[in-house]
Amino acid sequence: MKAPIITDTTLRDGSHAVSHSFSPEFVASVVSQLAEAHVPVIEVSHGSGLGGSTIQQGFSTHDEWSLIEQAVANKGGSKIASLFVPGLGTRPEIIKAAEYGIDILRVAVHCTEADVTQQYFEQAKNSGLGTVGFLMMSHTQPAQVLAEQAKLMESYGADCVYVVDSAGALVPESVRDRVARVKDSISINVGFHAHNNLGLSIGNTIAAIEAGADQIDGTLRGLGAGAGNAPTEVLVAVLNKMNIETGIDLTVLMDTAEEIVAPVFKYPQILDRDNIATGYAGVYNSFLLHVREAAEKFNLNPVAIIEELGRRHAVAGQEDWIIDVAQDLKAKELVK
Ligand SMILES: CC[C@H](O)CC(=O)C(=O)O
Ligand SMILES: [Mn+2]
Repeated sequence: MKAPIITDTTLRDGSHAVSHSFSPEFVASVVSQLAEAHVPVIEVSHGSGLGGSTIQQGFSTHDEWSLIEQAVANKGGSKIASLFVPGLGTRPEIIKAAEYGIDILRVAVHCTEADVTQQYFEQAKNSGLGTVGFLMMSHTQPAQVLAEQAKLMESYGADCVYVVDSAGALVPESVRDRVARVKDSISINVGFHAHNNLGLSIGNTIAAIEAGADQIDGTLRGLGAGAGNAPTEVLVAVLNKMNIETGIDLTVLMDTAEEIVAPVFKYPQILDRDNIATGYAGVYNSFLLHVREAAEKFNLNPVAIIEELGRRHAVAGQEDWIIDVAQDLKAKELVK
């Protein structure tokens, strides 16, 4: 089996888990370690992408351009990617990110909204960047819909399209089905991004590779939104055992995960009740910190809020629904 291209997104998806508090010094040290380990792509930005530092998504403690500057200065032979969510980010930010020296733009939208991405892929290409399309909440749509959305992204200039399991809701069979169908319908690379709500981040990523994924994501120690991601160091260890040669130095990764990343966790990323409920109900992982805050404020069980968000089919960008749901649940409780 061909080795997949690994993107480490500790410094982007992991940003959600630490309320967007990475410092330029932290970014510099993690990027230099990942570069020393020969990780091909390193993603750096606010958890919700360029321009994500807002009241709704959570403000960053440090200016993201200072983080990107440090990433580029320390990238060695690796490439730097940044995430971009249309609406949160705008075209001038793509131009600025290219001027700062990033290599790849990853354009993320809900998995039925590829049609809004054209101008951003075109801008990224005009700015000389590699391009990735990120189909978020891919569990909500059948494989055929994802394949059509991927085709649109390909036609706009994407070099790769990812099936993104934003809620950690997929199981190996549903990953295989989606990745294989997308792979069949486009001639660019296919990627897979996992979350660990049902304990399947590694298993699902392996299923994706077996179904033909060319690119995969991981984060050190699994640091990421909600239940976290597939730990990059575990992925590399498993791929080594499968005789899939990534060229990545496992020892450097394990040391970085243990000594640099583990100390910054704000809470243990275990499969607790809230994380399992999020995956089971198919709710966007980045909602969890906001859900916990709302649950505390309204004295509710977070699981009740998560389940109701699932029933309402909330998607990324609808963080304001969390308070609405909490208020509604409280009101119902009071009339009982
Ligand atoms: C828009 C940000 C989001 O966290 C992207 C992502 O990693 C996901 O949907 O899993
Ligand atoms: Mn994610």
